[in-house]
Amino acid sequence: MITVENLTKSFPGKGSPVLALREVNLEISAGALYGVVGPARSGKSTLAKVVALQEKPDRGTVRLDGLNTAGLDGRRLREVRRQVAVLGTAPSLHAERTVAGNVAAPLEQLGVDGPQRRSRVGRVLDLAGLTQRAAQHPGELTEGQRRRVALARAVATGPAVLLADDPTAGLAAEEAGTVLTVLDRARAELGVTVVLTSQDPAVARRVCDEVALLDSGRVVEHGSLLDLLALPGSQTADALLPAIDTPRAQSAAYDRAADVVLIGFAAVGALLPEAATRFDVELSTIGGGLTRVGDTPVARFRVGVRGRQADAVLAWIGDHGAHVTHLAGGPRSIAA
Ligand SMILES: Nc1ncnc2c1ncn2[C@@H]1O[C@H](COP(=O)(O)OP(=O)(O)OP(=O)(O)O)[C@@H](O)[C@H]1O
Repeated sequence: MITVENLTKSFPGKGSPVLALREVNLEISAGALYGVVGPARSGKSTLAKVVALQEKPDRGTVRLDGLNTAGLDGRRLREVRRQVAVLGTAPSLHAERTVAGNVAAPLEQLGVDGPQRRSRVGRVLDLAGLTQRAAQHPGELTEGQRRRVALARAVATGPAVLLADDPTAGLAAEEAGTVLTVLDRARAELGVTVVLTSQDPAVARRVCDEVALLDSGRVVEHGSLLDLLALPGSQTADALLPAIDTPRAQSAAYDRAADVVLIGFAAVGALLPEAATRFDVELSTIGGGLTRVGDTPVARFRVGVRGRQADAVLAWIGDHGAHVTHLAGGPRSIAA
């Protein structure tokens, strides 16, 4: 578990200091794939560096499994830093060494011997989908493959935490997806806690179970991704769920209109048709759409309802696991 308490960090600016992090509080569960998402200069990299013990905060505390990292002396600090691997935005590889040689380098530095080293290198190359590329050199690979080599190298020594700072920056969708899959495998198969930063909320949608949304150095929202998606007015939901651009006049043509968030196979597939049949109403989807959060289907629809039981059907949908936000009423009041 990583606990960040009241973290504030500034840098000298031209006039006044730049406040990169303001009173940041977070809890990152062991084994999570945690996304730190936000616009440019919102403080994501600074947060990653402070958690990786590369930068000291002005105020506040970083605890790693309960250990307060502020008071550590030089030797102890080096030991703890070894538990936290960092994958930078532009990782550099040894051009003259093979893929396997690059991944073996940190193990060599730690004095890990031949057979043990080979076995570990084989394991992380397999994890990164690079077994077939072991004998190639970085210059022969695509940028996405090179990023995966750096990722395999970062987890080769078995760190407890991997901080991946914008790991998909500049990659086309397919290569970005492969890098995210490897991060997910590292978490699942090696048990490493992964903290990744990105400006792109779609990255969080693809692999993260928990997120923090940063803006101007502040945490605006944080928590389980699926919980945030269900929260009315959540900025995370706005960034990740299908947009609703239904004209106002279209909603007003129904007795009732509401935005409905449905999470999971059962809800997405069956809840609305079942509700319409039960209450004998006309229930139309007039906006929004379907997406996936990790493996979970999630829908956000604007629905229009016609019929005497319009209020009852929306209440029933809400009682059966959907998250319903009522919109301003339609033209007609419904007979009791
Ligand atoms: N070493 C530094 N010296 C001075 N200012 C810095 C330094 N590092 C970061 N900053 C400033 O702190 C703020 C937060 O920067 P940071 O790099 O953490 O944001 P970010 O969310 O990672 O941005 P991006 O998505 O563009 O990488 C910015 O205003 C940035 O200019």
